[in-house]
Amino acid sequence: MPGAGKSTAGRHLAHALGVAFVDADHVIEQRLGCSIRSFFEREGEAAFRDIEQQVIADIVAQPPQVIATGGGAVLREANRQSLREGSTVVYLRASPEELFRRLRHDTQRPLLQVADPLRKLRELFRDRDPLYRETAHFIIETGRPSVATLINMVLMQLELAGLVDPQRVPSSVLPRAPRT
Ligand SMILES: Nc1ncnc2c1ncn2[C@@H]1O[C@H](COP(=O)(O)OP(=O)(O)OP(=O)(O)O)[C@@H](O)[C@H]1O
Ligand SMILES: O=C(O)C1=C[C@@H](O)[C@@H](O)[C@H](O)C1
Ligand SMILES: [Mg+2]
Repeated sequence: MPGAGKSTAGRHLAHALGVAFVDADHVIEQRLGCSIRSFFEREGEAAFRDIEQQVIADIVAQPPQVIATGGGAVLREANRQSLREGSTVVYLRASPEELFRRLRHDTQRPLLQVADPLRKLRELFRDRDPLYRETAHFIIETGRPSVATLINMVLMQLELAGLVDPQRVPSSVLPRAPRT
């Protein structure tokens, strides 16, 4: 969802794993030569989703990296498929109320520039939560933990699934082993 922490957590996770961080929204803006907000206003959502689909297909083909997708990427079946098959997808889950607290002063997210952003977030969550769940390999609830704890939770999931080698992740970012 917008404001779930994809850019924030994604950047830290990439640093911890020693790989590149790629924010799909930034790649799209580079391709467009303007902000997503102004493109949305000028060309509409469908034109934006076409470019987003191309960018996601291009990015997924270039591992290793951590990718933050746009919040609406899951709306297209083609994106859900290429993300699920070409990467490990983590759904950073947060309630609409928590997202509203984080984003209430935001002016850059086009879908939230409406009279009642909380209502909009509730609608987006209702429509998208099933799609995020369908696409994700892991779901992490982001309401309570700090960003550092969140990163450790993601790293732990990746490690348990055998997707990262704990020897290669600095010990300062891994959870401490329990005392025996
Ligand atoms: N786990 C968290 N707990 C509290 N605040 C957070 C958390 N993660 C991110 N934030 C804050 O929420 C805001 C939005 O975070 P961020 O920009 O990373 O979201 P995003 O998922 O990338 O959003 P978008 O889809 O719009 O790009 C920022 O102010 C960030 O500091
Ligand atoms: O939730 C969405 O549909 C969007 C989220 C942003 O990341 C951008 O990709 C764009 O503003 C659309
Ligand atoms: Mg972002």
